[in-house]
Amino acid sequence: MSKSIQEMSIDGDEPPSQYMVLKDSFGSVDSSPAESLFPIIDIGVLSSPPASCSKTDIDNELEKLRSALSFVGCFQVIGHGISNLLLDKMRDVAKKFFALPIEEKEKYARAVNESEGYGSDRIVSEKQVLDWLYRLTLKVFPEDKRRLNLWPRDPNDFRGTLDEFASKIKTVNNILFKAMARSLDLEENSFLNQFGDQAMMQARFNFYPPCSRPDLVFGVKPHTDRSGLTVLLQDGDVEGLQILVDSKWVRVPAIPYALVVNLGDQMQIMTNGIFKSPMHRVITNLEKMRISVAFFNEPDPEREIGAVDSLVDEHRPRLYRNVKNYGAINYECYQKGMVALDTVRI
Ligand SMILES: O=C(O)CCC(=O)C(=O)O
Ligand SMILES: [Fe+2]
Repeated sequence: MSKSIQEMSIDGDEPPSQYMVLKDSFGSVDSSPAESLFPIIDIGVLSSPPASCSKTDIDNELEKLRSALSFVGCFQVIGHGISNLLLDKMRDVAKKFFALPIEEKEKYARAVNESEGYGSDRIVSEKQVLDWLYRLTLKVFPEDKRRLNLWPRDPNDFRGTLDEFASKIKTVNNILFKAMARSLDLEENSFLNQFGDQAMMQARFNFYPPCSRPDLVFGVKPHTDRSGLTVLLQDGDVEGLQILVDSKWVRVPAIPYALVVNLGDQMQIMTNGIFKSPMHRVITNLEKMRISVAFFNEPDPEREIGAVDSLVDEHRPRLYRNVKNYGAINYECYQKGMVALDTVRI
């Protein structure tokens, strides 16, 4: 049997060809230095403005949000109300889980045709270039859809921490969806209503072991997220995420107690293309491992979503048809190497 990513990482092996991208097919791994292209937005000012906060302060924050989402599709959030203690604890339980012996992690293994559970890349074609990471994917909302048998029992505070963290992320999402609507002069619930009360949230724990060829192997290849909105807890000090801005890859700086937010395809549809779902990727690192936890927020797959009416007019015709269960469309396209948003374009 061939060696696992972790074994190759520990032995410092040259990764096999399935992991190597053809030279320049995804652009070089070089990136621009982390510029201040991704603003830091204080959502405390938007959700419960302190008395000292003027209307101008609030409008400034909303304008930063609107402009970031219209141009780069990504920003960092502070004032999110999640304590440093809880942010560190979430990282800590993730780290402890990935440090468990393989047999222990395999208890939560992803079944062949499923997305939930622990494992490395799902192989769907021979031509596929494999990502250098392990993932643990768990549905956290709707709560009655949780598959608790896949939630690690070790470390023993994993489940409680994820439960607490996910409900905080839900609050952050609600603040952001309302702020995004306000920033476009829409009724506050214009997006939230489309997500519905059965909106889905998946947590994905990403573990990137060190790799001997960071010049040719990606942690995650370039992609856009199928979600509506993705909220990411980055590693406290190891960078890796890069976003494509004007055909240049730009590093997203690691800010220990901020959350990274990037827009997903479904919000690009709902905003009629005004907000951008950015292409992004994760690079590997020669010596350091990296851990991140992403929360993908999606509308209820049973509901049809589409551009908010007032964002469609003669100057801005409807760009995408209304869709249901975009996750399935996105997955099918991924298997065929197609860009999912292109297939729903009018
Ligand atoms: O690890 C990261 O920084 C981002 C991971 C990512 O893009 C994803 O899981 O979709
Ligand atoms: Fe992503």
